[in-house]
Amino acid sequence: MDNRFLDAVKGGLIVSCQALPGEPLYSSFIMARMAVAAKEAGAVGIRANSVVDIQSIRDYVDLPIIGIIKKDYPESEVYITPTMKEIRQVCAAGAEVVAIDATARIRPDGKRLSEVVAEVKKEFPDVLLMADSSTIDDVKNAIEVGFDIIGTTLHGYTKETEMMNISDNDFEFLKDVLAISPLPVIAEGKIGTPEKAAKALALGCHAVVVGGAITRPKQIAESFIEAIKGAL
Ligand SMILES: CC(=O)N[C@H](C=O)[C@@H](O)[C@H](O)[C@H](O)COP(=O)(O)O
Repeated sequence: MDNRFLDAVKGGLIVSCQALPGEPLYSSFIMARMAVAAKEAGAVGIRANSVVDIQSIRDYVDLPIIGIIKKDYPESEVYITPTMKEIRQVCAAGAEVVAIDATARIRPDGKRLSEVVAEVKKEFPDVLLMADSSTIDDVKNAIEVGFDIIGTTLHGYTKETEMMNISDNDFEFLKDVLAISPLPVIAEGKIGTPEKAAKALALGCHAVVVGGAITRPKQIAESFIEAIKGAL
């Protein structure tokens, strides 16, 4: 396994620079400038969605990239790099890591996660595979089928976990993940404050990914609006 990515991001902040069609900042140029801001602040990596965003970010910053392609398929809830088609595109775009949905949900092509991982490992032996997990069972399975990195990306973002937050019960989920994982764990998903990011690292995570709290100004503004409602 190529450890350059892991060495480069150890103990640091990876900033997810993403905006989908329909979001106010939907623009590869803006995502690239977000990445510049992240780098100037001291971030050690970028997480990005789509080939054009990955390419655009590459033009502006030299940080390692966790690449994904979000794609909706009918009759499947899996949308983060769901099939080999998107995985090939992310690899061709030059991302050091490709992150894929590692939940037990039915994949659009009906493949098992183990088959997907085996195919990726054969075709792209130098690319690291990150398991975007939502539950402890996802993590256990991801370890078994041969992922390189565990991510908590989907915890709080699936039907099964939608009311949950990574910091619930003093980071119980994250502690459980760290206790069973021989693989590096990257904390990601609803890390909304610097304190939560610091805590995730203090608990032993290899790195931490923060998205919306840094790069989604509409989400940030909404949190202010929510907090001031009824203040007077
Ligand atoms: C669930 C999902 O689709 N997560 C996506 C995965 O790449 C992104 O939209 C998130 O922004 C990213 O994971 C960082 O998480 P948060 O924005 O919560 O800090």
